[in-house]
Amino acid sequence: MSKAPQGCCTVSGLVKTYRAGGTEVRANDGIDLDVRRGEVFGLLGPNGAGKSTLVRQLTGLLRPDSGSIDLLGHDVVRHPERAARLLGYLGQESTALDELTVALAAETTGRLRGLTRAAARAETADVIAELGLEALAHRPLAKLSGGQRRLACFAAVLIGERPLLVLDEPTTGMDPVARRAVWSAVDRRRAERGTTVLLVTHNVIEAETVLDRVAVIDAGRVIACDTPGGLKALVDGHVRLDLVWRTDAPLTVPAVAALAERAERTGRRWTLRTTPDEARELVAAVTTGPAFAALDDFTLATPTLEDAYLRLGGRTGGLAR
Ligand SMILES: Nc1ncnc2c1ncn2[C@@H]1O[C@H](COP(=O)(O)OP(=O)(O)OP(=O)(O)O)[C@@H](O)[C@H]1O
Repeated sequence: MSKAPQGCCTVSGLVKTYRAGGTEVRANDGIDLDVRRGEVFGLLGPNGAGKSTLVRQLTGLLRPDSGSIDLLGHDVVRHPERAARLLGYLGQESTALDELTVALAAETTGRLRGLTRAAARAETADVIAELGLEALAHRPLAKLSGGQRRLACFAAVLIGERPLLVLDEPTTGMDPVARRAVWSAVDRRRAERGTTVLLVTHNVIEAETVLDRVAVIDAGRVIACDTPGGLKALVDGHVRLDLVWRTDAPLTVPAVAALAERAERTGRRWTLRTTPDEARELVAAVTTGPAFAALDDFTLATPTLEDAYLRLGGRTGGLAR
């Protein structure tokens, strides 16, 4: 018996250039990716890296200049209309179903995906209960808060059980309860049906928590692709020290003045990436005398994907914590 193919999505040499008002932006500059069936695969990168451009091509909504995309054995560059049968897509832009209620938007999506009315209704009821959306089910999407609308759109994406879910920053604007509902729904589908998830994010903490593998995208290229642990191994042996000053940093203290040049500053927060030995010395220096009096808070942490991203040459501040 032949073995089932393990690949879900293979992208090779994908190039997409936008031309607007006499300028050209090469948003995807030769992207290669291999997403396996049943994995939660992330695209991580700063604003403008080319993540949405990539996923819009996977979904058949945008045509590449060159390169190929294979989704579960289908060439979606040649047959973009097939993508809708293979994947559920939660994009960044608002939906055409905005005037409908949450329940009707989900049910309509089910009908568009070929479900009978009874099946669409039954799935809608299940998904609404699963995501805790009962109280909002009969309110129009356009009248919901940003986070509520996002969760309602996610509910619609789940209807019709597509083998691949493409989620472009699905949890933007959601509170922790809604975020947990999203990740539980993703986990359940993966465990029960082997659903593959392609997730666009620039939140490193979320990425570390939910992803099996991650491709780091920068300026239209994949600059690294590995497990979160594999990427963090790039910065093994380093720690991050965050110092938060009550007001201005006490630059009259020599130990603090010596750090001023090296620290990455965000308001009253100074971030230093260093070795554990030096971090211990720095903590000792700032937890005594006038430096300590000026200190509001400090944390010493092991590296995150953000540190790995910076080591790979990414831009400071490009990713969210
Ligand atoms: N329709 C368009 N016309 C012209 N340029 C575009 C268009 N859409 C995107 N771009 C440009 O292409 C580049 C990649 O944009 P894209 O939206 O793919 O980035 P992204 O990684 O998804 O960013 P974000 O995290 O902000 O969503 C950016 O420089 C952007 O300005």
